[in-house]
Amino acid sequence: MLTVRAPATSANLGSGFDVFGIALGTPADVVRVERAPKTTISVSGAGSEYIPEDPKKNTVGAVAEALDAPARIEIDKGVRPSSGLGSSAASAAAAAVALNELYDRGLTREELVPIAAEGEALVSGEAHSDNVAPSLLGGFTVATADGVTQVDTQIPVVACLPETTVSTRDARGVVPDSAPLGDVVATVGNAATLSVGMTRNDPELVGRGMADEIVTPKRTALIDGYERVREAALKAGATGVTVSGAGPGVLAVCYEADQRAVASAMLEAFNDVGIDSRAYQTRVGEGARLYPDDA
Ligand SMILES: Nc1ncnc2c1ncn2[C@@H]1O[C@H](COP(=O)(O)OP(=O)(O)OP(=O)(O)O)[C@@H](O)[C@H]1O
Ligand SMILES: N[C@@H](CCO)C(=O)O
Repeated sequence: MLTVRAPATSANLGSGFDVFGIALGTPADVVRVERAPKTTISVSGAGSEYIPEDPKKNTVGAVAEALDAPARIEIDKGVRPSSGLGSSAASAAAAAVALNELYDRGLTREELVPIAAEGEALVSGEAHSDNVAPSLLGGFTVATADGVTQVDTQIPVVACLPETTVSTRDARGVVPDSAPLGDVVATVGNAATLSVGMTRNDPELVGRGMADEIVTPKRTALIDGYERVREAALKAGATGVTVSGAGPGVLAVCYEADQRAVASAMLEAFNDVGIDSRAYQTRVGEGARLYPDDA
């Protein structure tokens, strides 16, 4: 069997809706595949009871179909679904790498991005690539209609995951159809600042560039305790805080020295509003990794 570990991701980063994404060091999904006459899927691990095993409903089924690569597929979920940490994308990215290898399709990681995004179309209604791109390529990614640009970076982050869920499909429903030019200009400036910060490994610039007045304020209303958690993280030293993906995960960027305090502050703030949560203290990390020798 071939084994692939693909990381959780955080998309949007505030100012880069449907464009920016980062790979997280932890958590991750692990997918194992072997050739079979038709695709079957089994799921275990975090939140597996909420994930369909029907290939027509699971993101890895869409990937197997897009690659014309039927297989017996085992998914071990490290990334809880409906988290904002790219759960559906992690499985899709892992399956894309594994099946590409299993059937010797010879596609590059960049070429696998639109294939893995077929899984996102299945669960959220649109084939946005901002989660699958960093899960496949690692680092910070800029996914546009013309392709993906990737930068390796090691910015420290805290991804705090409350025990509530928000479906990406629902969170896309509150995104406005248009925005005032002033807000668009400000967001372009922030997105540019963030990109420069990623290339310089500079948490201050990245944090400042996460500000967004167009999409994020609509989404924070769907996350109980968000404002309290954001304020607590900033007070503890975070350089920027935003909704992770479609939520309810909350992403904070910080210097390494402040990481533990930021994580504690976020956990405590969720706890203050009666919500249990879990904080991943990690960094922007590597993309999907193939372990070909699994016996
Ligand atoms: N392999 C899979 N892993 C996780 N969720 C899956 C998978 N296949 C299908 N799903 C479905 O996708 C939905 C979760 O995806 P969703 O995009 O809402 O969450 P997410 O990937 O954690 O968040 P985000 O994209 O905001 O980071 C659930 O309804 C789940 O049942
Ligand atoms: N860009 C996507 C990421 C979540 O899947 C969104 O925010 O809806």
